[in-house]
Amino acid sequence: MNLFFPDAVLFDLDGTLVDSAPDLTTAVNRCLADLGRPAIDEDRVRNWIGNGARWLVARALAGRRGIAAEPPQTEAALARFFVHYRDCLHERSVLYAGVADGLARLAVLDLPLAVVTNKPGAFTQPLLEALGIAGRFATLVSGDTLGVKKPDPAPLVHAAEALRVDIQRCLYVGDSAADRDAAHAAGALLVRVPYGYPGDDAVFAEHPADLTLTVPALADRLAALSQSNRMAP
Ligand SMILES: O=C(O)COP(=O)(O)O
Ligand SMILES: [Mg+2]
Repeated sequence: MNLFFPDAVLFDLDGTLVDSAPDLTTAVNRCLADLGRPAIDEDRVRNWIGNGARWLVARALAGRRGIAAEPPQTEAALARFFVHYRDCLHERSVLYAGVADGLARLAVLDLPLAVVTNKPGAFTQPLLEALGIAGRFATLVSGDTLGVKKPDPAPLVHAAEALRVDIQRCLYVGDSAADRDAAHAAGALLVRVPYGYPGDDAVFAEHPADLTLTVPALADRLAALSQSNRMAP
């Protein structure tokens, strides 16, 4: 798939900009401990991130990713999860390698940037601030900003409207099938990062992403495109 110089770049958060799995695991395990349940390994929790806090908690209660219906204790567990995640939000979460540098180089290209995440809004801005990148984004759309979240395309369309750009002229950088489905339903191009959370690896093995690039590699590619656009007659 050919990369074009976009009007804006939108980013997923967990698994794309930030490796938040260590702190999400702490919060999940404190929540399970409150319910008298045994702790779960971080490697398993990594597979369950990407569809928002409610799905993460429901999967933790069920002990698996694929669930037909929410376990009965989900509502109460979610309230405990929120309390605990607020306490440990940025204890061990880190930016993926090259993200700060890649965002800085995209900003030099005058590209408006936004975050579109399924993470609840109470956590999005504080986490980005703690990691020193909140100022890079003109707009943040979280899992509870609208009545729907990814894979619904509405959060991506909402971000593009806030930036006053056409979503079909945007790139969406993400790590999950929800990101890919939301991007494609909205008419945006999906750039998948080559790391991220492994829950949808099998889906991408069958239907590869449009492009796979790290954030700094994307910045390099867009800088080169901007240069050649300037040189074009
Ligand atoms: O499941 C989550 O809360 C994380 O969501 P994100 O990958 O859309 O940032
Ligand atoms: Mg993600």
